[in-house]
Amino acid sequence: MKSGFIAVVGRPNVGKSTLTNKLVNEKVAIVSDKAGTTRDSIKGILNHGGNQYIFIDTPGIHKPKHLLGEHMTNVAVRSLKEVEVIMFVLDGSQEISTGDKYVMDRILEADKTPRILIVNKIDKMSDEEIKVKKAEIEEKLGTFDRIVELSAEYSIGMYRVIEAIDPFLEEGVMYYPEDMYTDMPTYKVICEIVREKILTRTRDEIPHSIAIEIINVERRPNGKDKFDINIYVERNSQKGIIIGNRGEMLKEVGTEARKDIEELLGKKIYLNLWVKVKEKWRKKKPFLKEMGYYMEEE
Ligand SMILES: Nc1nc2c(ncn2[C@@H]2O[C@H](COP(=O)(O)OP(=O)(O)OP(=O)(O)O)[C@@H](O)[C@H]2O)c(=O)[nH]1
Repeated sequence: MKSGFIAVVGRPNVGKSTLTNKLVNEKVAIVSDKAGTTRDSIKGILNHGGNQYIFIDTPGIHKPKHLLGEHMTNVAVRSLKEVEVIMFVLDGSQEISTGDKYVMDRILEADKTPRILIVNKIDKMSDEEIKVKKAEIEEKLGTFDRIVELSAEYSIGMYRVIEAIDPFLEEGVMYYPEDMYTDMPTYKVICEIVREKILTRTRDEIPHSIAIEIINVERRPNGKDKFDINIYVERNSQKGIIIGNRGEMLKEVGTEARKDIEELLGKKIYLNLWVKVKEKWRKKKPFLKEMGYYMEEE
């Protein structure tokens, strides 16, 4: 068998998580239309044709404005050094930008690792535009071992990704058991479910200002387990928005999140959500550490 680790990198919002989920056929990473949705590296595991492909979905690489952003970019850049193949994802419907060049420079630092360029979102492009884009890529960014155009959202051209990776995988071992499709611990998946429900309902700074923490789980062998979860925001005004008019928004978030968590755990639960203000938490090392958004070497 062949196996290997494949980093999925690119600017924020280009569709890295959508692509990873589609490749693995499971929802391993939350997706939203807000840049900066993914904050940590997440492994999505695919067993196919006797091979094991371990995709590492990473946070969008960007010029950081605070410690959290620094951590996110560090996580992505670090992953480049730990893989057999790098997949650089672009939003084909947008101009190639200095942000993309910044990502390319980081990839070039990984030296000889094979690189595949993914032109995503071709559902928004004409055939002519795709042709022009592919020519422009090598001119503006440099050379790639393969260029693959696809639409992750609409599952167009997904098989080409596997075809492009296969020549670069080496004989190896099965790193993960066959029934495992992510390495994310359940408590983290639960937090991400809650975060996703808020991201889809908010805009501007709020999606970036949210952190989620499970503060208590009460196990009840003869009844429903009770989960208490904190939603941290940076300002009082944000707290008001998340709670909503007469608590409407928090209620909606709670109902939707509870349903997804129940499906994940295969049992009914009670879910209590609490909104707390932690001023400027994205710039505070101890809090970031507590939330798992900071590593010792950073
Ligand atoms: N039209 C179109 N939209 C897509 C496609 N793939 C992803 N999207 C949308 O693009 C947005 C961003 O997708 P994500 O998968 O969260 O992007 P990401 O690169 O992981 O984003 P970050 O976590 O910010 O780095 C979402 O609204 C997706 O639905 C595609 O093939 N076509």
